[in-house]
Amino acid sequence: MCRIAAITFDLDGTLLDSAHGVMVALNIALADEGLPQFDGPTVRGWIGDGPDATIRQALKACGNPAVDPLRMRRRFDAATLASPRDQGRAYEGIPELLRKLAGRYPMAVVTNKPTPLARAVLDAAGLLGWFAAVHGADTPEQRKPAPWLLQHAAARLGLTPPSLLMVGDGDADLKAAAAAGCRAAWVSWGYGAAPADPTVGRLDAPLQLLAHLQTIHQELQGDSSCPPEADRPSPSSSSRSAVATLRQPAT
Ligand SMILES: O=C(O)COP(=O)(O)O
Repeated sequence: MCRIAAITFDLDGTLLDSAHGVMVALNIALADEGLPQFDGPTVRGWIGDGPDATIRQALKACGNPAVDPLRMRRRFDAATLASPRDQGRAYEGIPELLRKLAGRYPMAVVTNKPTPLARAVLDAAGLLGWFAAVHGADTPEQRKPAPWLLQHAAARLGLTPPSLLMVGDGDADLKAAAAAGCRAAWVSWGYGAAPADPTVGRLDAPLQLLAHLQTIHQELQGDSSCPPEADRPSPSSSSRSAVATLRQPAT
């Protein structure tokens, strides 16, 4: 395995506690169709595979009424974009973690939320400026657990997937990392269940990522299976300038 050269973060349940915002947007879409509302704990269990999957789960729980899921999705998106500030706030410790990592690692977001929604909620939460790129699932094939978003994130940074560390709370995050050949760390403060695989790193608080990175680097010292720096792709000039021009959010 290679040294970690960049970090990718899942969004919902990892950077942002967004369950309440997703519940509100979903309930607006359901109300428009004359369908019942769902509470926070129920909706929380439907987050992680993107809004189409959340809507599908809600419709299933309503007994699969004959409504147009695309119309519901448009309503869901409009409700999210109308009040992105209400869509969730950063978990405690996340802004401090990002501040400490900035300048040491390029960072990107890899989420099953579509990109416009992801950018809007990250911006409203004051986090967008820390990231070199936001990779949202804009088509069903891109969705985690497919490796596409991680492969794309690595390419945008001029890296290969084995030099990424994917940090996420869900099964889809860990499976996408495995499919792309990235390392993964699971966060326990989000919406997903603990992974069965004991080799996946576990973080119980955001700042634990710093010690986790140090452990990985220590383990790699003397690992000859990793090619020397000069043989590895270096970040492309476009990704370097993307990182260099990141604005520092006023937190
Ligand atoms: O389900 C969603 O909307 C997005 O989920 P993710 O940010 O955990 O990938």
